[in-house]
Amino acid sequence: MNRPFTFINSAMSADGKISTRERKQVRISGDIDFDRMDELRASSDAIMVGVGTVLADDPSLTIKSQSRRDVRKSAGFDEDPIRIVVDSKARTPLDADIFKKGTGMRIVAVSISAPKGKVDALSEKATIITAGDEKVDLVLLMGQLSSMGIQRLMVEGGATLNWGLLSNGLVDEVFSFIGNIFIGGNSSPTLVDGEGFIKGNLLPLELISSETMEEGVLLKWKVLNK
Ligand SMILES: NC(=O)C1=CN([C@@H]2O[C@H](COP(=O)(O)OP(=O)(O)OC[C@H]3O[C@@H](n4cnc5c(N)ncnc54)[C@H](OP(=O)(O)O)[C@@H]3O)[C@@H](O)[C@H]2O)C=CC1
Ligand SMILES: Nc1nc(O)c(N)c(N[C@@H]2O[C@H](COP(=O)(O)O)[C@@H](O)[C@H]2O)n1
Repeated sequence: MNRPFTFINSAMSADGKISTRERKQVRISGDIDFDRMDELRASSDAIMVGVGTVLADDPSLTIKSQSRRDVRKSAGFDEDPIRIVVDSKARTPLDADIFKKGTGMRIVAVSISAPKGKVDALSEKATIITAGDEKVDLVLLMGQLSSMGIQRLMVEGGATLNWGLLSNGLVDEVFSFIGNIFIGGNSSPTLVDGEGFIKGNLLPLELISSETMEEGVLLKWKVLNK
């Protein structure tokens, strides 16, 4: 199956949480890590998030550095990568920052079950891709993104989308910043939530690199998909 080279970038606490039980954006990493994230964005054809992250964080997913924007522009690309929301029921707010801020194409991936009125309204703001009956079929979606010319895809969570992609064998690498805080909580999202793998069927990783960054550690993993 053709699909983009896909990597997840995430920041988590020392106990593996990517946010608190309030599910609101928490600053886990510092300026150096955010700049590294900006460089990853600039090197990507597209950035993907789940609708849970849009509803919780309202990220713009734009490139913040003007010099990186200029480099992309002079190379003939849009200043911002394509921004993609995985959103089965078309719940993305029409006033979300991904629509208000930045330039370039936005994609909302919906399922057949999405209410037509909401899809029609979103189609004024974004290109709509329909994949799957009830939930967005991520395998189908990745094939469609690949056929649109997206070769390098950055995923910025959250926990449920990360699970959906990893459990379908759709992720090649993971960048995980581990910060110097505990968050705790049974219901706080972790790097990978969803159903979870079971004993005997865990997803193995190979450590590519580890480095101390600010008050934490940055790990880069290769995912050893079967
Ligand atoms: N620290 C960090 O680096 C980051 C932290 N976060 C945090 O993560 C939290 C959000 O995570 P979460 O709530 O899990 O939301 P996600 O962003 O992972 O979005 C999940 C939603 O995506 C939709 N979806 C559609 N199809 C699929 C599919 N096939 N597989 C998986 N998801 C699908 C579902 O909604 P539907 O059924 O309606 O389509 C699902 O509920 C927030 O608290 C945010 O702050 C987020 C990003 C980075
Ligand atoms: N790298 C990193 N460190 C943290 O501490 C974080 N909380 C996050 N969160 C991600 O940053 C996105 C914000 O994007 P914009 O600045 O709005 O473009 C947010 O959605 C998370 O993906 N990341």
